[in-house]
Parts: sequence; structure tokens; C-alpha cells
Amino acid sequence: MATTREQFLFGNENGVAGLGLGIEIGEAPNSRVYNATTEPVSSAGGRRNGQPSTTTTVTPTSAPTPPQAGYTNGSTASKQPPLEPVEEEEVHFDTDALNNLPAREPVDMEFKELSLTVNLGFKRGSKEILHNVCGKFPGSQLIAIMGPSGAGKSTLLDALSGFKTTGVDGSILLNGRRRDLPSFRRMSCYITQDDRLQPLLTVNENMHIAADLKLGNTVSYEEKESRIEDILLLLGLYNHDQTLTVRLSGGQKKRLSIAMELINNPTVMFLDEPTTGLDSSSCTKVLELLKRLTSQGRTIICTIHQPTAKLFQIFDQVYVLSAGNCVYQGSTQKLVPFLQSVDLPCPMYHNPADYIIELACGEYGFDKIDTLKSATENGSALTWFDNPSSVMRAEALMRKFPIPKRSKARSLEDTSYSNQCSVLIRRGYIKAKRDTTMTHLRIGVNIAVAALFGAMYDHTGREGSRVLDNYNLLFAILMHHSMTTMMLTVLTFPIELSILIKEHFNRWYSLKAYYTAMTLVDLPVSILSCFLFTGIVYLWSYQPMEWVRFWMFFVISLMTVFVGQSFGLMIGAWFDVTNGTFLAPVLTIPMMMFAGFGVTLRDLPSYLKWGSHISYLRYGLEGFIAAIYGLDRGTLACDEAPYCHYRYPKKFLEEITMRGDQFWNDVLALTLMIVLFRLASYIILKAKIKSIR
Ligand SMILES: Nc1ncnc2c1ncn2[C@@H]1O[C@H](COP(=O)(O)OP(=O)(O)OP(=O)(O)O)[C@@H](O)[C@H]1O
Repeated sequence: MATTREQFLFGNENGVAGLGLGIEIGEAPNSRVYNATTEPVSSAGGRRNGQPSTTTTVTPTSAPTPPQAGYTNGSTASKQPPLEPVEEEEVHFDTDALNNLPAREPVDMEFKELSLTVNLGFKRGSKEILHNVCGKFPGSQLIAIMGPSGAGKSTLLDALSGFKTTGVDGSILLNGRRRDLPSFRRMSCYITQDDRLQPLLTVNENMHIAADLKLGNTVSYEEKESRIEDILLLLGLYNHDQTLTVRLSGGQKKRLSIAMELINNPTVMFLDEPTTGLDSSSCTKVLELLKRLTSQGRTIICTIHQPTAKLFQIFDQVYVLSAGNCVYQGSTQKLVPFLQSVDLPCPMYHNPADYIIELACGEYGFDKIDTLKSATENGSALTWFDNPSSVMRAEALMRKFPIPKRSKARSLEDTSYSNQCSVLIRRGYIKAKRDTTMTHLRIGVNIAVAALFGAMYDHTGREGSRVLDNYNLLFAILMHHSMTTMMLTVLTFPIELSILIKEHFNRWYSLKAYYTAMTLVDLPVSILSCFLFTGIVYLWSYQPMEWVRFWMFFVISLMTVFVGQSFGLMIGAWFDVTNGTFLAPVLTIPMMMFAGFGVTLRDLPSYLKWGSHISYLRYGLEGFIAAIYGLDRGTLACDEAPYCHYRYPKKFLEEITMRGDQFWNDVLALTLMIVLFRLASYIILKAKIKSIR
């Protein structure tokens, strides 16, 4: 009965952490090695038939449920994603599946005198966030970076993972040698705090896309499928493989993020606050899972705000920061003795993790922070490691590990540009099929607005007395095409951007491949919705029934759609949603004024004439006029009024100072604008990704 607090928190006197999980991770007797030529020796078959794992005694010990009815291995076509939200349920982690993941050679990570300075902007100078911190993260360990809010945890994680390179000073060593960032990125991954997942894809689809992007065609379909199954079984997601990601619970999303990165089996995994937003049971499950993954040589480094005693004991090692300085580095078990040694004993019945954070916050005086910092030598003391004498120094590590081979590949991604494009296009089409805003609503709105315009401007296209009404209609169509696509892009692209930043950093694909795929994926929906709109409005408003004019009209409409979209992309890549939604319409207003709609081009003041040359709406309007009133159109009908002022289209063209023969110039100008805006968006996107890092 008389259990000491230390025993309660950290296990029995033999030093065995009392995780209370009842989990034994067995040795992999015949680990399967993944490569393109190896036929996987699956031990998962029995499990998939509901046999309990031999090495897992997770409580509750419910055997995994067999695959859902209708499941056909690897087939996605016949599976319908369930519509009900998924409740977090008891998770079965199949630890046998872990044996099928190839083990990794552990990597020892060390950093010395690491500082990180950020630029605060023009005339505001800079700010140092990390102050010459040192540390050592041995391989095969689950390491927590802890500290109060604003202590620099995420910043340290960013610097160590290579996500941030600007303003980083000091050295980062891997197995005793200076880190080669491209090589390191090939063996590591970064899982962000917010789950940046594709919400409209099922778990299975997300996994397949990740596998195709990361493994490409060099790994057979069967092997990818088998690897996905093993990972899903290991992470307790197998029974949810047909669930849309948007319907997963927080813990399941977190596990899916981890699952997708495990596909290419990284050696070092960085996770930013993996437990944030999860209930205590989900937190425990995620950390238990991470702990299990370290057993095969992986080093897992996570930031964590303030873990409960139960969560704290799951970690092997902890690194505590206070205002950019290290105040403790060592094993979780030795935190209490460490505090005792610096005369800051942890009060009775107090969680040591809470206590060190309170100390790091300065709740017991700022002098205590200095005491802790000097006791740990800002992270360079190894005294409080589990077995300090066995911790290998850089020189010993260099002797032990040969110089790592440098990859000759120029690109960081593991697969070709064409593979990345085709997989991203496939993903884009799945999303487009299910996306209510980008696809269904967009098509619906185009049909509804076209019908509304048609009803409002019935017969205006053929009637001489209603030429001005028709002119208004043409302008309204232009505004519709440019604004709907522009605002849609401004509103939706920033969400895509956050996913892009994560996936691009984790080397799933290059920016060029993403950009190409994104451009191509949207084409069918853009063309279809524009065609439906044009067909309805053109016929209903009785525009001239000549094929050539119809196609001219459609081409200008489509080009306006593309210009609006490209302009929206540029704004969306540059600004956040709030600023973007303000700027996009505001910048469109001058374009409207310069289009020659309110003020004819002739009446524009000479010093403002340049404006009409940069207004895409001017080229759109001129193109529409050429399609409807150009090509020497004959006399208009005059059935609705006794006098038709614009019975002769030439007269109208003179009035609005448009010649009606500028169609190809307008097409050229619009094409140039599409290219320019697209190029600018790409450059802004590239610069933005670089500036974040
Ligand atoms: N780009 C930046 N410009 C200015 N200050 C920054 C920048 N990035 C981080 N900081 C500051 O550096 C400090 C550390 O930030 P960081 O996000 O690493 O803290 P954290 O320990 O992860 O906090 P939290 O637990 O709240 O996420 C904070 O004070 C933050 O405001």
C-alpha cells in the first residue's frame, strides 16, 4: 500500500516505468523488409481475421473487428464513406504490425550553442528567441520539449527539424557530424500542431495518396497496400479506413497525420503539440503510440505544454525551456532528484511536470530560473540522463558511425515530377467530386445566376431599342465571371496553403508539381460551369444565333474566369483570408472604372488612359462587344419600340468608342494577364514558403 510518490509517478524501484498499459513490445523475429522486390511476409492476415495479437495486451483487449462489409482489398470505388461523425472509441493498436515496419538505425541528435533570431520588421530590429541552448537527444527515445507558453518550444522544434533556417545560429549534429539539411530532411518528418489533412478524402484515400507521392512507382501496388494496412492496424485506424477525414475525431486525425508520415518510415519524427485539443484518453493513446514507434530506432521529439503526471511518465527524456533557455534536460525519472539537488524540492503531491513549469514561469522567483539554467549548463550537462556514463560524445559517435552517403538526387522529393503531378491531379479530382463549394455550389450558382440574367434581360440581344440593356448585361456577366472565381479562390486557397506548406516541407511534392496539378484540376469545373452559364444566358437573352459569335462569347467568358481566378490566387497566396476578402473586391473597382463601362474610353482623362490598358475587364468587355456587335452585324430588330436609336450596331460602337474588330487583341491581352498573374502567384507562393522558414 505504501507507494512513494516517485514510485507512483515513475514506476517501481527497478526503474521500470509504470506505464500502466500492460503493453509488451516484442522483438521482431522475422521483420519484413520493404523493398520493391520483396514479397511481403504478412503476419497481418490472422489479425485481419480477428485473431488477437500475440504481443499486445492493451486494455481493453477487444480483438480488431474484421473489415467492413463490402471491403475489397485496395479498392476504393465500391466503398461509400459513412456520413455519421465517428465517435472516439476504444482503440486497438496492433503491435504485431509494428514488427512489419522496418527498424531504423538510431540517430543521435545534438545541438550546441543554438540561437534563433527573428527579424521584427522595418525599424523594429530583431529578437533572439533561443539563447545559445545546448542539448542531446539520443536515438530510440521519446523526447518532450516542455515549457511555459512563449518559452520557445515550437521555435526549437522548427530549428531542429530544419523547418526554420533563417536566423539560426550554432551547430546541430547528427551522430556527431554536422547536420546536412537535405539528407536530414530525407530521414525526418514534421507533424504540425493543427492537423493539416485533406478533409474530403477517406483515411484509405489519404494513405494511398501519401504512399503514391512518397514511394512512387518503384514500390509495387501490393507492397504499398500491405504497408498501409500495417500502419493502419498499428495506429488503430484500420476500421475507419473508409471514413472521411473530416468526420474523424481529434485523436484519430492526429493518428492519421502520423500514419501518413510513417509511410516512408522516417528515422526522426518531430511533432508540435501532438496532444493539444485532445481529451486525456486520446492524449495517452497518441503518446503510447509514439512511445511504441521509438522501439524500432526512431527518435520522436514533441513539444508539449504541460503534461499530466500520467502523460509525463510516458516520455523517456524531457527538455524544459524557460524564455529561450534550458532549465532541465534529462530523463523523466530524474527530474525529482534534479530538483532536490538544486534545493528546489518538488512539493508533496505535486506533479513534477507542473512544478518545473511553474519554476520556469518564474512563479517562485526569477532567480530560480537562473539556478536551474546554471545547474543544467543551459542544456550541456548530461548528469541527469538515465545513464550518463553511457551517453556517447560526438567523437565516439563519429567513430561508430561511418560518414553517411550523400544523395546525388538534386530534388528533395523521392518521386518524379510527373508522378507527383498525376497523383495530385487524382487527389484533386476526388476532392472536386465531393466539394460542395468549389464544385456543386459553383455549378449551381452559375446555372441560377444565368437563369436570373436570362429572365431579366429576355430578348435584349436582338432588340435595337434595348442595346443599352444588353450592354449592361454584358458587363454584369463579366463581373459575375471574374468575381465568383476570384472570391472563391481568395477564400479557399489559404486553407490549401497550410496543407501545402506541411506536405511540401515533408517532401511529398515540389511546388512546381503542386501548382501544375492545381491549375489542371480546376479546368473541367471552370469550363463546365462557364459553358452552362454561357449557354443559358446567351439563348435566353436572344444574342445572335451564330456559332462563331457564340464561341467568341464563350472564349471571352472563359478567359475572364481564368483571369479572375489567377488574380484571386495571387491575392490568396499573398494575403490571409481577412485581408484578401477586403483587397480583392477593392482592387476590382478601379478595373471596372477603367473598363469603359461608366466612363467611355474616349472620355477618360488622358493621364488615366493607362488604366484602361491594365484593366482585364476592359479587354473582356471589348471582346464581348466584338462577339455581339462586331463582325459587321446587320440591322437589329425594332419590335418593342417605335424608335430604335441603336438599330445600326455601328452607331452603338461609335458611341462607346469600341471598334468591334479587336477580338484577337483582347484574347491576347487576357492571355498575357493570365500568364502574368499565374507567374506572380507562383513567385509569391515560393517567396512565402521561403519567408516562413
Ligand atoms: N516570427 C516571430 N516574430 C516575433 N516573435 C516571434 C516569432 N516567432 C516566435 N516569436 C516569439 O518567440 C517566443 C517563442 O515562441 P514559440 O512559438 O516558440 O513559443 P512556444 O513555447 O511554442 O509557445 P506556445 O506553447 O504558446 O505555443 C514567443 O514570445 C513568440 O511571440
